[in-house]
Amino acid sequence: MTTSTRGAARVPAVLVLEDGRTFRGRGYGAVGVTFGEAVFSTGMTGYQETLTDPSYHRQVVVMTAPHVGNTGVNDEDPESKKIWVSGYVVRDPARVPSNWRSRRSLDDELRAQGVVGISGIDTRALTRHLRERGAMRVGIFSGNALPDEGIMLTEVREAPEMKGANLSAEVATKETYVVPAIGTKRFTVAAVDLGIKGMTPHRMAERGIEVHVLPATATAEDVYAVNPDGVFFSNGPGDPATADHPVSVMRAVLERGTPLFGICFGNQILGRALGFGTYKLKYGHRGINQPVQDRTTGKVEVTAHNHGFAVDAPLDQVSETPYGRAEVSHVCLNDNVVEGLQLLDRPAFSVQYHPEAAAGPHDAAYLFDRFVSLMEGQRA
Ligand SMILES: NC(=O)CC[C@H](N)C(=O)O
Repeated sequence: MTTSTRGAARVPAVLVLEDGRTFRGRGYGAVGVTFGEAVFSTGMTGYQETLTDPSYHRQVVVMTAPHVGNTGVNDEDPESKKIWVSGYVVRDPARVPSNWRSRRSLDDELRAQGVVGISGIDTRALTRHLRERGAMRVGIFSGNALPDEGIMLTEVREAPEMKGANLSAEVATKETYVVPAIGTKRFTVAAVDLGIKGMTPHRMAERGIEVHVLPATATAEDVYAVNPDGVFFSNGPGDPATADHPVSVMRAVLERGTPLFGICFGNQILGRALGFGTYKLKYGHRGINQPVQDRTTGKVEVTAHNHGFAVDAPLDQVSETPYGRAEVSHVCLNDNVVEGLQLLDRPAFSVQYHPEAAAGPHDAAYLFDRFVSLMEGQRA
């Protein structure tokens, strides 16, 4: 335990939910005040990947795994340049991290990046509360002089909601960059960055794809300027109902019939481009143990999820869309939420979950091969 860890842990902290429920604990990470949407993740490993996933921008993540930080923080696993969660909630932080790759403690890393957290609370009770009442706004306040509960509650209720939030531009690259193919280059892909995780271009590069990562504001002209064999739309934070610009770019791609693949936010954008609606789930899917069925093969995959919204498409019928027939290709076996879409008359598909998942599971990595097959098909 470092001196600073003891310092943060000595400070009292309180978590205040917008419905008035409070949890008192100790500080963790940076000392201060933060707000966001309270969500829970059931992953027992991969906390670095969770923290650095830009899709978590403006969310306060509650870890259901009781002991967090055991393997410290390394320099290899981040999915982006910084921690994006707006707050972090753990029950029992590791006192002494231990792993051959560990460079520093999670507590030190959170503090260095100014991320306010809370520890020592009953995360099981908090998770059950969120599961029953739904994801909601939350504040974490830490320090020796905390305001009255009434004042804290007012501040939580003044924080912005996730519904209606348009956040991609806040997290995406401002400049285009290129991730080179590993080995022989076979294809060029234009990847629209709505909050992309580093592992996604890597999984494509492993398959001989040179990936041009474009800002969220990229136009269809920008996409076609790289002369792509395929176009990719990434994961990202916020409410897909606000993503009008990427929806219009995707429609241009569908119109031209270029092979298209979308992950998570990208799946929601494909849903909208086809004319389906999106809606907010009560408490979302977050973790690395979600069962999904690929309805084309019947195979069940264990998959990584991080989504609070979903596509509203009919499960048991083929839909007629402006781009031909479309169907729900994947479904979550816990709650029948749409987890994937595919077009039957054009080379386009998407999934709501994370086939790139670095912390595992890797059951869904075949989807990158499916994207490669679409691009091969276009050449043949
Ligand atoms: N990981 C993602 O791309 C999340 C998509 C969207 N922000 C949601 O919460 O559903």
